[in-house]
Amino acid sequence: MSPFRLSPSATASALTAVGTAVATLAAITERAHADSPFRFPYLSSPSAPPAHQTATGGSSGASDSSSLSSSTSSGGFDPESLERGARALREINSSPYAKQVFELMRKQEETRLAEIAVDKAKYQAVQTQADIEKQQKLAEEQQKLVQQQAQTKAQMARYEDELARKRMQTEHEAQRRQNVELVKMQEESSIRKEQARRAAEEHIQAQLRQTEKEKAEMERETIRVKAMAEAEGRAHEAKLTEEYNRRMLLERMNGERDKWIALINATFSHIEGGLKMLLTDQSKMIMAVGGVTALAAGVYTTREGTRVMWGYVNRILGQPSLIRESSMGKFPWSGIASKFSKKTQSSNASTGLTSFENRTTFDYIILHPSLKRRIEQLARATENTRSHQAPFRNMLFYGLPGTGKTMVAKEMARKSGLDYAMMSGGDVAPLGSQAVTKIHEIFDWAKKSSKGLLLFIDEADAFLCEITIYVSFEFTIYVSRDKHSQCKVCETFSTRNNKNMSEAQRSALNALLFRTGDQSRDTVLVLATNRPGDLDSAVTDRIDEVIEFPLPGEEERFQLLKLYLNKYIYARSELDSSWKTLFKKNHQNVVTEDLTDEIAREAARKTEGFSGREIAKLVAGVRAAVYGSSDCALDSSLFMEIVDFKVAEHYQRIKLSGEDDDPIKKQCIDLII
Ligand SMILES: Nc1ncnc2c1ncn2[C@@H]1O[C@H](COP(=O)(O)OP(=O)(O)OP(=O)(O)O)[C@@H](O)[C@H]1O
Repeated sequence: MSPFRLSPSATASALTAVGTAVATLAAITERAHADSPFRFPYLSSPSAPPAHQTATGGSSGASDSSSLSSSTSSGGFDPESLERGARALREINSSPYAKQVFELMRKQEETRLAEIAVDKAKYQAVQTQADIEKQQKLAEEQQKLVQQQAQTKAQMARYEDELARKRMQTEHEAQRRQNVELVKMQEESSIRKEQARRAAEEHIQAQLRQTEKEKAEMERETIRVKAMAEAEGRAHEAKLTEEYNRRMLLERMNGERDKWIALINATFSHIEGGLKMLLTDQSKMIMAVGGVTALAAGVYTTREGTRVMWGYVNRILGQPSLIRESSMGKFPWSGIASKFSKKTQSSNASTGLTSFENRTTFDYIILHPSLKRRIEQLARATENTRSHQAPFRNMLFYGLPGTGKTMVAKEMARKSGLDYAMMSGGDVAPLGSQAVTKIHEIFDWAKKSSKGLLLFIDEADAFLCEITIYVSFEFTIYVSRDKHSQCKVCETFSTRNNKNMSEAQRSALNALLFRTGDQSRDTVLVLATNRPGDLDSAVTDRIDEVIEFPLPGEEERFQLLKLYLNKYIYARSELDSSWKTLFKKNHQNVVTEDLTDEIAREAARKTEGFSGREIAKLVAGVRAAVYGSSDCALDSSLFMEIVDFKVAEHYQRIKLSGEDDDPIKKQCIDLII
């Protein structure tokens, strides 16, 4: 047993007291060090008793401490504890183990301090460790940062590099584009230059072409003017010749009359002298009887001769003014003369135009074979009708202008051995009230023909039509400021029964109807018209044969070209197979070696839609061109040039006169309506 041994109860109470004191001290210390960062774990919590206390008296200690804590908490300061502490101290003081207790307490305190130091060291170590870790973390973070910075730098460098590369690429691209642009601009500029050069060239060429065209136009115009002048000259010459012939005839007739008067005077003076002599001399009386007999015979002969001559003169001078052309004015000996001249000319190798026109066959009228056959048949029928004294048949020829209606009528008259007379329907209207008389005059005059007369009325629709009043309007439509085109519109109104119809014209028509009412034995009526539909129904009722004259086909055009080339260029009457001949004019030889049938066929192809008259005019134009050329030569190129020109002229004419498709004309008609 130890001397410091206390009774268990005393020890426990001492310990409790010590504990209480310690707790009090701890509370004070805690209060004193409230703001100190350094706290001991057991001081911070009064509910945590020291280890030894827990070991020695668990439940009582706990109850004491709870009572202590409850007393402390109620008043803030527990005097009981202090009292207990003071009692415990007193017990300790009074205890022989007080020293040991204090020693123990001191040692406990030292232990506690050592523990605190250890805790502190531990805490410092932990702190240091934490610092180290923090430093390590910092270092790591710094390293990471450095790495990141390095990475960022590298990235930046890469990015810059990339940027630089891209910039370079962009610059390069821009440069390339600029170069391309430059090249393009240069190309464009060179193209523009080339285009400008070409345009200038084309302009020059166009100007040249225009000049050539104008030159050709001028040449053509010259040819046309020349041809027209020639035609006018010829017409004037023909008129003068006709005038001269008429004058000569009158003079000759006056001479004849004077001669006969002088003859009669001389005869009577002779008779007078003779009678005187007869009264004195018987032998002379006998001679006188013979003379009188001879005189009677002479007078009779003279009278008859004069009558015959007067008959012819009367026929010439008595030709109705409406008749434009007639075969009845010719003396009987003119036929003999023409027959004689024909004979002499046919013996001549180079027969001319005269013999050509005197032919009495249809050879120089080019028609479709079937039409030609029909016309020949009709001519034969007319001839036989005349020889059999049967009534004649009236005819109507219709077709476009220049298709040969007049030619055929004349030729039919010749072929059938009739006289022919030609009048135009257009001449009737201006005669006014005289028209009726003139119509009757014609039919009376026709009766004088011993052979029978073929009366050809050209443009019959002009006075034998149902529609007779022509109203003409003339407009000038200004299409633009400087250009204008004129349009003539002819509209027809009224019928024969219309009160607006000219009285004179109706009478003329009725006169003709009256004279042609019966079938005639001395007059063949041949009407020609471009508009058969316009004829009065009473007129068409008097027609026995209706013949249409169409435009010539290609073969006919070829034949027409050959015919007129022979007539106008070669001046030959026969249709030769060979065209290659020499044409003499002004003592110059004109060679036309290359003017072959193929060329003529080509021209025939091109002249589609041409009438016979147009083809005749075309060849007349070729002749004028030959006359106009310096060497008087006709070659295929000149021939085709004239053909082309005439074809263009033809279409231009159609365009100008086209009624249906002429908008200006249509506009005019609309305006009128
Ligand atoms: N079939 C043809 N054969 C030969 N020549 C023709 C023919 N048709 C027309 N011609 C030529 O055209 C000219 C005019 O012909 P013609 O006077 O006979 O025609 P048309 O039909 O009576 O015309 P229009 O109706 O204008 O009076 C003739 O002189 C002739 O040169």
